[in-house]
Amino acid sequence: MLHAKTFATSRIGMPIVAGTLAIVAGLILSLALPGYYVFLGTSAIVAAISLLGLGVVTGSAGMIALCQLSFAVIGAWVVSGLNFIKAPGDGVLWIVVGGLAAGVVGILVGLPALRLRGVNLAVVTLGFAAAMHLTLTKFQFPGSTTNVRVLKPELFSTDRSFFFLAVLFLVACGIVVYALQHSRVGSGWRSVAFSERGTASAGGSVRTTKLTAFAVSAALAGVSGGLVTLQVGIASPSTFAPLQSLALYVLAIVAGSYLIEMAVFGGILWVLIPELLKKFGVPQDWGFVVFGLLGIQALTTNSNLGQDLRNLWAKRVQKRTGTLAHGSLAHALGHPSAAIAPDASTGAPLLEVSNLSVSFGQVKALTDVSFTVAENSIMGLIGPNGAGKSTMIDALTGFLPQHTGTVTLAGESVTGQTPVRIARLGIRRTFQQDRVPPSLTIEAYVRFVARRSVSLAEIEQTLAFFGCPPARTHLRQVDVGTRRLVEVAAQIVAKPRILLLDEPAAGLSHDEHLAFAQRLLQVPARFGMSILLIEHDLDLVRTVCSTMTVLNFGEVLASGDQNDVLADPAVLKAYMGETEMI
Ligand SMILES: Nc1ncnc2c1ncn2[C@@H]1O[C@H](COP(=O)(O)OP(=O)(O)OP(=O)(O)O)[C@@H](O)[C@H]1O
Repeated sequence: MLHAKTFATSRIGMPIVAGTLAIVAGLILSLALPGYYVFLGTSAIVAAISLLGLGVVTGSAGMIALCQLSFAVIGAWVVSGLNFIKAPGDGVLWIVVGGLAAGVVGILVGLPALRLRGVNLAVVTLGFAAAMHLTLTKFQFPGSTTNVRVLKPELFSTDRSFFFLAVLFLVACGIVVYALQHSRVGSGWRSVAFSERGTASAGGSVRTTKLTAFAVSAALAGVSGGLVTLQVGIASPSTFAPLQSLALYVLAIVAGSYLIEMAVFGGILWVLIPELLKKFGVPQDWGFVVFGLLGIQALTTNSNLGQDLRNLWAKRVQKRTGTLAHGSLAHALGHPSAAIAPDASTGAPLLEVSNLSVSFGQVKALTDVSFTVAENSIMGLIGPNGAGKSTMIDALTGFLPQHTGTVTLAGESVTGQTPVRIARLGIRRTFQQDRVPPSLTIEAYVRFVARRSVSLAEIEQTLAFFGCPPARTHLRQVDVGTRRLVEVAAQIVAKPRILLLDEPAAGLSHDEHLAFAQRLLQVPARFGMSILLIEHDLDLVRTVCSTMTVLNFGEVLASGDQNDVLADPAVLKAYMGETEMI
């Protein structure tokens, strides 16, 4: 409990301390810097806020958005317009309104971009940036053609005080981003960046997650657009050219601007590189070449400065503390809770599959498959490679909407529902491939998957039950086999009605297999759920599963009690024929 409190306090305390320090430093700098550097400093802060937004959409949510400054245009346009019509309030309020307006436009741009990924998304967003620039060049900003100057707020009317205002905005934006990144929303961004399927199977809407990232990113760009307009007094289309958006994107990648301090560092580079070029008599446009080279370096090494520094730091800490981010499941065998599991099954049918068929073109992956999983029981779904086991899990969890046949959960039909809906109705799954986002801590991942308010103590207990590392461990530091265990533990914390496990023990040692079997046996009674287990290790299946369904070439060979199934001549002949496992 004390641990939970300290953790929560540090999460709130850290940004408050950092924010206060930044404000104090901002105040000192606003008084001490020479005049020209005050102007440059404000420009760096404006860029840092935009980079912070790019960090959300690109760094956290993994989408390529090359139109950041087009969202900044919205903020600049709103501020210019409100100034032009002499709207109530002053620049501070207008910047906020501009940010909100840009957020709305971010959602509108994000909507068509939802189905796009990678290069296609890059092309669309760059196209948007070009279209926006053309429109702007034609129509200009309100009042800019008649030289109506945008007035700074009275309280921040000098360059120095305006610098301080920019610092305040940066701190506010940083705190909002920090809070979001450490909430379920932020975990969703990272999850969607790593695996959309993994996100959907945790009940997280991929659509909403991507749109929130677009909205937050655009809103931050809008704030920076408003700030720069007040800073220079008149907005110009050249400030927001598509090439600038590209360069900013590259800088976000290079610096790793999803890390708040690196967004600030990126902002400094944004003004420093052109200034240095100017100093050495090199045309400032060469700055784009420098950014391009840095970008190639970052993309080829698939890393960024911020993350490299953090990894270095984590390695040093690991060396010092000797922390091993590997589970200790085999060790946990001796734990008292590893006793023989009570039979918790009521015998009532929970998951009923009737005549389910799936075809991929000419390939019939499943043909008229029917079986029932009872409440609080464990059924094994076995069969040779290519028998259709994973296809069955995909169909049951909504990832293959083309299937025929019906699926009911506790008497309610779930046939034809989306993966997100099915997950929320209580059918959860794990994957054969690693779908656990390495950029999260175990705690953040479990909370995201759980989709309910859950205490740290409960998370730690479930993790310990499966021999996983502590909740605060970073998933990046955890090996693949243990990540699978974390995935299982997280789905169990979500309390589904039934959990479908697709080869969860792959990557574990023999001892760990045995320990895992012991743990799984306890699950129905301890957590009140059923399990459908796909596993090639027949020892594990025999230990754990009271009932079995055997698939072969997409058809059911036998289904029912373990003993009956394993004694079935069809199973012996077709599936286990030459092995002597029975
Ligand atoms: N997306 C797809 N497109 C075409 N064929 C597919 C697709 N997915 C699966 N199949 C085919 O469907 C059949 C069943 O595959 P599935 O992966 O479900 O088998 P499995 O029993 O899970 O095998 P394994 O034990 O190797 O994981 C195989 O013939 C496979 O080649």
